[in-house]
Amino acid sequence: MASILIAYASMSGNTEEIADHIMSVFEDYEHSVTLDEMEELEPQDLLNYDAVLLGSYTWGDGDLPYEVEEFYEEMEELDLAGLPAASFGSGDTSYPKFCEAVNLFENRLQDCGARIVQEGFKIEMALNVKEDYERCTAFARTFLDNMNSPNRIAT
Ligand SMILES: Cc1cc2nc3c(=O)[nH]c(=O)nc-3n(C[C@H](O)[C@H](O)[C@H](O)COP(=O)(O)O)c2cc1C
Repeated sequence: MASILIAYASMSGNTEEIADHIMSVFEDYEHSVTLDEMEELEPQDLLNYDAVLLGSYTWGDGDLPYEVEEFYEEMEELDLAGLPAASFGSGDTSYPKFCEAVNLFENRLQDCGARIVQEGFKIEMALNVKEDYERCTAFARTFLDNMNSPNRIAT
């Protein structure tokens, strides 16, 4: 059983819903999951887990939400040395930089030395139809598969 942190930012609930769904999949596999709003955490908290997922919606013109800017900046100091990690989030394809916050967190995790085990999960607005939930379930399951396979390279 792994101890996994899912930290997220969500203004209108879409990213939170993704976080909830990922958590439910992890719990089906009997992992211990901590779900928290990113703005309530310090970057150092990431060091207390066997794996981390960071989720965020995108704001402005491909920007991070204001409430997680500090967390993102302070991550620069962090050494995550091989920690299995991935990012996820909700966005809107009518904006030129769709789900850019997912890319920003993925890159920041990588810069901190985390092992990105899975390409970021991006969803148009909310989990709506069955296929959205299935994609999200597949993302969570693949994360678990890759988490314990050090040689697996993120696609
Ligand atoms: C002012 C504003 C700017 C936004 N900018 C972007 C953007 O640059 N890229 C994007 O993919 N989505 C953008 N969005 C869409 C939100 O990311 C989207 O509504 C998302 O589902 C919100 O997630 P949440 O429910 O977790 O807060 C923007 C929305 C607003 C209101």
